[in-house]
This record gives sequence, structure tokens and C-alpha cells, in this order.
Amino acid sequence: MVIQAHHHSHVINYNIQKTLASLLIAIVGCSLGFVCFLFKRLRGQHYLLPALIFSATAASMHYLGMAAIINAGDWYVSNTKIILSLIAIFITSLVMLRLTHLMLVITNKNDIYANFYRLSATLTLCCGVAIMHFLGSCDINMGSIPMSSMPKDDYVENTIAMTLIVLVALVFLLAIFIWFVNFKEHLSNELLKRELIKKNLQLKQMTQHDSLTQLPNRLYLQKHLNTLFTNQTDLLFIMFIDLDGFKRVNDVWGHAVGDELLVKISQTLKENISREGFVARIGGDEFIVVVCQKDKQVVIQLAKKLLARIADTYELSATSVDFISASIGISIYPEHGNDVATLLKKADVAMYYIKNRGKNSITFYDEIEMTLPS
Ligand SMILES: Nc1nc2c(ncn2[C@@H]2O[C@H](COP(=O)(O)OP(=O)(O)OP(=O)(O)O)[C@@H](O)[C@H]2O)c(=O)[nH]1
Repeated sequence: MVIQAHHHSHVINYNIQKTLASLLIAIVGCSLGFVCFLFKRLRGQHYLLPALIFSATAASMHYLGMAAIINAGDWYVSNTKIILSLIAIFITSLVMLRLTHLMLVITNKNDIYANFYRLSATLTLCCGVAIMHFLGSCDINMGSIPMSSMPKDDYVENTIAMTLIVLVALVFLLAIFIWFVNFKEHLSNELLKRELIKKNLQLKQMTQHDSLTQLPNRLYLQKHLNTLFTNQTDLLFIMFIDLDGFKRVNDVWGHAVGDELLVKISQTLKENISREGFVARIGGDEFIVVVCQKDKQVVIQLAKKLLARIADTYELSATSVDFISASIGISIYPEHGNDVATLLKKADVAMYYIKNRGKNSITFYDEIEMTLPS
């Protein structure tokens, strides 16, 4: 179009193959650049590759288009100007992509900022293409080549051919635009879907975990135990751990310090259980440890280790605490029951049995020694 706008003393003709090739490159390159940009956008802000594709496309289109002019006369462009034109189109492509990204992340597309970014992105790309065009063709001298010296089939009459080419290009661009609008819709749906999945996961984490210690809560424990019951071949040991003397920490140093201690004890339990079992917090200073083991002695050793670790000294922000211990009652699946409520109740009864006999110890549930509350 710009070449057409020049005032020439003669008719300019174009090599049809080269002209079509430059249009094809423009269409394919722009589509590829946008697809690459939009897919990258899903993963992060990477503009480099799409900007390279856009600038390579614009440069190929421009220089191939120039080469398609049959009677261009002397045409020479210095290396410096070629390099400058490439830098200009690359930088403007980067800026255009950044502005497009800013526009796309605004949810309300009629927002004044969204319109500002949309307009700025368009103008930036127009400026980039214009700069590249003028830098890349300012030294051209439209000479006149006598028509009679050209093979007849090698060129087409300027006006009709160019009109046809521009019309075909417009149809292609319209198709790409419609595809792009649909794709944007698909993209925002995809982003919304991801956001929804993330929020659902957060919600699940919140409903199934204790907010203070981030340990699984009673709900999660119940689900976990039910899953274990269906898949379990070994014995399952359910340890009911209740801290001894915890209330004193709250009473003397306040709830914040008590919270701090609970977090530390949770970490201690997690570290000492690691992959041997599962730890949950089901109440104030009550924890459950589930261990899948064939050997009862191993479980006794583990429970003793937990007692020793819990009785460690804790360095807290306000004080150090060295008087905490724990009472641990243990029930066994399937010996003591095969549902969560019964097994937790029996482990709880065993734990109270210890509490009433001096605390800081472990015991298994015993049908004869202990009585279940009715
Ligand atoms: N800081 C803090 N305290 C809590 C939380 N939940 C419950 N508590 C407190 O924990 C205490 C638990 O009571 P107890 O188990 O009777 O206290 P204890 O001193 O360990 O008593 P024994 O088990 O008989 O040794 C209560 O004072 C509750 O208010 C919590 O999330 N944070």
C-alpha cells in the first residue's frame, strides 16, 4: 500500500509468487506468534519467542514484498538500516506483547485500562511496522524498466492483482480474527477453570486440615482410616495422644504461646512418625497417630519414642517449657473393632486409663481392665 502511495513516473508491477509468499508468511507468522504467546501466557510471562516470531514475520514480509517489485530500479538498503529496522520491529513486538498481556489479564474488557492497553498495543505494532518499512526502503530508487523487456507471464497488472491480493488477505485476517476471539474466550474459560480447581483444592485443604498446625483434622482422619480399612492386610494401631499439663501453658503465658507449643509438638510428631504412619490433630491438645504394623513391639517402641520426644524442652518466644508430657492409649484394628468410632473411643478410654494412673505413659485398650462408657 505504501509503495502504491508513492508518486511514480511509471506503473509498478509485482511478482505474483513473491507477493503471495510474503502474504502467506504474514498470515502464518502472525497466527504462530499469537498461538505461541497465548499458550506461553498460560504458563508465565514469556514474550521472547513470540516477539521473535512477530519480528521475523514482519521483516520477511517486508523484504520479500520489496523483492517482489519488478521495476524497482536501483534498490539498495545498507546493513545498518536493515539491522536497525530489525531491532525496531523486535522491540515494538515486545512492547506490543506486554501491552496485550496487560489487556488480557483485566477481567472486565470494557475497563478503561483494557481499552488503553488494546489501543496502545495496536499503535505500537503499527509504529514498529512503519519504522521498519521506512528504514528498510528509504534508499530505494524507483527506476523504470521498459515493459517490453519483461517476460509477459512474470508480472500481473498492478491494480487488479493488488486488489485481489488485498481482498484475499483481508478474508484471511478476518478468519484469524474470529479464531482469535474464540481462542481468547477459550483461554479465559481455561483460566477460570484453573482458578476454580485451585480454590476447590484450597477449600478442601481448609475443611480437612487444622488451621493452626496444618495437620489433617478429624474429618480427614475418618476418611483416611476408612480407606485403610478397605485396603488393609496388616494390623492398624490407633494411638490417642493427649498432652499432660498443657493447660498451664495457656494459663501462665497465654493462648498465643500455647498455640506456638502446639505447632512445635505437631512438628515433633510429624518428624518422628515420618512415613511410618499418619498424624492428625482432632482437638485442643489431642492428636491421633495411625501406624500400620505387623509387630506390636515396634509400635510400643515408637510410642515410647514419641513420649520421650514430647517431653523435650521447647524454646518458645516468651519462655521455655520443660514440663509437658503425654498419655497415649492405643487400640488395634481389627482386634478392637472395625469402624472408626469404636476404635477411636477405645483408644480414648485407654488414654484416660493412663491419665487416671499418673499420666506420661502408654497402654493398649483392654476389654477386662477398662470399661467403655455406655
Ligand atoms: N493455645 C491453645 N489452647 C487450646 C486450643 N484448643 C484447646 N486449647 C486449650 O487446651 C486445654 C486442654 O485442656 P486439658 O487437656 O484439660 O489440659 P491439660 O493441662 O493438658 O490437662 P491434662 O490433660 O489433664 O493433663 C484447654 O485449656 C483448652 O482451652 C488451641 O487451639 N490453642
